[in-house]
Amino acid sequence: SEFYSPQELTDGFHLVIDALKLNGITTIYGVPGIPITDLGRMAQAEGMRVLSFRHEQNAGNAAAIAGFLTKKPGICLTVSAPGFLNGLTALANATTNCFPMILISGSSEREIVDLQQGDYEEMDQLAIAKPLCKAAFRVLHACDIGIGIARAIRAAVSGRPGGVYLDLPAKLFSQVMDAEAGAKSLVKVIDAAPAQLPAPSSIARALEELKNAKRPLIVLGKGAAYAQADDLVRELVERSGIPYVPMSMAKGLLPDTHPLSAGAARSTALKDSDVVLLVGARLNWLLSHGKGKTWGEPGSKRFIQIDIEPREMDSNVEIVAPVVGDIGSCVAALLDGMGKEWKGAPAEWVETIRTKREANIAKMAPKLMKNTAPMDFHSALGALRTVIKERPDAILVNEGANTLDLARGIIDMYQPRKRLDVGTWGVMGIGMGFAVAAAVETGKPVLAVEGDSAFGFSGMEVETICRYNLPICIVIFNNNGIYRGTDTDPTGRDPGTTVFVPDSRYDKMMEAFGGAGAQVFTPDELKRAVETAMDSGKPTLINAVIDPSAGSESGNIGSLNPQSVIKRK
Ligand SMILES: Cc1ncc(Cc2csc(CCOP(=O)(O)OP(=O)(O)O)c2C)c(N)n1
Ligand SMILES: [Mg+2]
Repeated sequence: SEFYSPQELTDGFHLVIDALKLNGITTIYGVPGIPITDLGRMAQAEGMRVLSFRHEQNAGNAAAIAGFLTKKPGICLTVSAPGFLNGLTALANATTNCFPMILISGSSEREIVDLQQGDYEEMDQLAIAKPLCKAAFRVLHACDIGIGIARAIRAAVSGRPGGVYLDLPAKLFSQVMDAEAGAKSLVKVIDAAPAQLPAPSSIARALEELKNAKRPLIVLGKGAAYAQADDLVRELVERSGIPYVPMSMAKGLLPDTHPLSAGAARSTALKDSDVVLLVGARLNWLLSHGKGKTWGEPGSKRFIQIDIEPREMDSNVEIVAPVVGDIGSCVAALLDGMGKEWKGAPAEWVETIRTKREANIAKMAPKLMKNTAPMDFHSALGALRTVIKERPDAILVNEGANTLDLARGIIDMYQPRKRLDVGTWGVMGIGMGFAVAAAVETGKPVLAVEGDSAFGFSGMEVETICRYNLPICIVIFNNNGIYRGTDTDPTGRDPGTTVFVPDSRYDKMMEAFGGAGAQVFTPDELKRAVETAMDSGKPTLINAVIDPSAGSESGNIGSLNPQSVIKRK
């Protein structure tokens, strides 16, 4: 017969599936097509969850955030060339954000690619992927699949996590080999992300700095969320008594309502602190590179930095106490060194932060209470703030400009790894991929709060969400455009470059695929519609009508825009 018994022979298809399953990987996010359609079907038949998307970028973003949430590499599976290219943005974004994922793409045979003979979807994918990811490998022989998958897993999660590319040429899948030898060629990765302990001298140096600090501050980065050392991080804040600022995806490591939270007093905390302990937070653009007026007087700061990547130190400003290692090991060592008698941060400083925080919250409060139409960002977010407070285990996905920047400060988070957003690159389009993986990996309800432009980058996945019947409630802040809905074309010929069809009904898109849709005009209507959606567990899209004039250009980062000094008349 044309088939062999699995006792005698195995092949590339089965070796890839067996290698992934052997390493506890149970889910694949992808888009089918030549040469990987059957791989997906066979993986599904062998009990793996295989979720097919409408665009590879969204499958890649799902794989990336699955990695962030589980600490196991998320798997994105694509066809060659165009499918591979569509996955690259997610691979590069994962690498920039330190999310562990593996982009597995089918590819053309080397002999044809290297002779540039014009194969179907021919491209030298490995060469193209290399600069955009942490590591890239190609496998040509079935007996190397085990090692190839093992190397990809270890590269993705060890040290600083990131994106890995694994190139599998079409002919590899149908290559057969002896079944027993095949089984022996598989590798179960031992200790894929080994603990990396800090040098005791680095701990002593860091504690000396903290002990002498008059106005200490802790900054928690998304690395601290990824580490899943939640109790240690909480103990570090509470035992040291040092106020902390959580970066966006670190919110919820301690509840945002925590007495030592300085999130609502961020500018005072950054400007007036004297010693700053960075925990899994890079001094990049999100922290003004550690210099300038954000950080007060030049040279007034002494930075302690915990990071697993030694080369991160001194990237922007001098680090007086580098602590290199994984966050769990480093925080545990700091706590050991602190002992039980640590006197805590100076009371006056803690009080300064507390009063500033309370004042800022009080100033914001009235804006969140307005219950009129049309909504603006503050009044709509005031409603969602209450929903998350009442449903703390829901996962919040968030992207946009005003929709993102204002939600970050207005919606408090109460548990770790519950806020998933655009991260280090500020990339639009992560929304639906993140929402699908958050629902699939955690089983928790997902609330995706989307700018209308941001949603548009991945909006076709509402069909994917309906097809898998996922508990995702999408709220679109529909202000008719990017930043605002009011731009016009001075020549009068076209719509303005940043506006959309006015008063569009995104909710009808969800209904087109069997999901629930609603349009709301007031915060009360919005709150009730979200509660109905989250109680139902059904895919829902709520079109929240926002005043088109309410937003500001580029949200909080308009200053990054170049300005022209030439005014043509
Ligand atoms: C892949 C990519 N392409 C473009 C951009 C530039 C951008 C940043 S924010 C944004 C959308 C803002 O409009 P939205 O309606 O979502 O939000 P709102 O302010 O509430 O109206 C764009 C297009 C980015 N960051 N990434
Ligand atoms: Mg908008």
